[in-house]
Amino acid sequence: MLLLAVDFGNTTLKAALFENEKLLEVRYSLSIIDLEDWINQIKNNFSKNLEGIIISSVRKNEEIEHSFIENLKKKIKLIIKLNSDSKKIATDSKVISVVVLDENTPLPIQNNYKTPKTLGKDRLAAVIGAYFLEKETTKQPTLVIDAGTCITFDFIDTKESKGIYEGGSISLGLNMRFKALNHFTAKLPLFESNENLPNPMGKSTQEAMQSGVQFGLMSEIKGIIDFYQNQIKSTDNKELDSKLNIVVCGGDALILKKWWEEYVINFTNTTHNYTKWIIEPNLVLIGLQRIFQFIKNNEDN
Ligand SMILES: Nc1ncnc2c1ncn2[C@@H]1O[C@H](COP(=O)(O)OP(=O)(O)O)[C@@H](O)[C@H]1O
Ligand SMILES: CC(C)(COP(=O)(O)O)[C@@H](O)C(=O)NCCC(=O)O
Ligand SMILES: [K+]
Repeated sequence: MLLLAVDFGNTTLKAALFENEKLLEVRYSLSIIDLEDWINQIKNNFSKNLEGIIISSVRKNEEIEHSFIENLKKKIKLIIKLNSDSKKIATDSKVISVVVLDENTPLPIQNNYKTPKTLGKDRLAAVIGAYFLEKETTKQPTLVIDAGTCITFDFIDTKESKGIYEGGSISLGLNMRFKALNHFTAKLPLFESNENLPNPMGKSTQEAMQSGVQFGLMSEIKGIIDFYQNQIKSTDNKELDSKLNIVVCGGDALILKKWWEEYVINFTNTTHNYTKWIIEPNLVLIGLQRIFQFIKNNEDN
């Protein structure tokens, strides 16, 4: 049985086709039309049935719920069962279950966010993806950094082998920082980031802005990693087990990892051993698959 996971971010639309937990194919920077075409191909070309579509969106609701799903019904002629009608996954092989992740979707973790309705569903899917990234490993407290339009930091703790999402921060994305400097001033041009991590002491307008954005971002990331690392030390007595897992996704994940490695070597205390970042570009999509799987397994029991 096939599942399509769809992530409507503020900048790009991504989707992945799964067969159970196995990721068969992923497509980035899709238009809605590309996505509809892809669904059509899946429907017509695969011998296996498309069982479900699970969607995370941080865009305006109407955009996905009305136009996209209505189009699937009409243009692609899918017989759809929407999760707003019922939380159950359809058992009829002709019916495709569409789950639009919302505050009522059953989850394989505990969500301690105080406003689950307003929580970005990409953040929720990402922490679940990180927590269930590898089946066999012991689940560790994990910090997710999603470097997309915004940079979000999200912490999932583990207690009695249960994942507990505790919250995090929403910060400005990399592009957004340069755009904001330009937009809100009279004289600052629009620059792009330097390939390398700049020297903090910028000696030109360009260098000073790149220092502010890139070096500033690294200092911010260090502050947040240190906070969560200390947090798990003080709540866990077992010093040995209290290493923070760090999983990074989003369009700027790789460039941030490069700067972070330069930053750790040149600007942090070398006696501190920072955990290596795990880069997982498909983290949100993987999280969506784990949620769909959870709903389905729960029904089977
Ligand atoms: N090929 C690319 N297309 C779009 N964005 C890219 C690309 N490569 C890097 N980026 C960066 O990734 C960011 C978008 O990341 P993404 O994770 O897709 O965001 P979102 O989930 O918010 O839509 C852009 O702001 C840009 O800085
Ligand atoms: C923080 C976000 C804008 C990040 O979006 P993204 O950069 O992934 O496109 C999104 O998760 C969102 O709209 N969140 C709603 C507020 C909240 O999470 O509490
Ligand atoms: K993000």
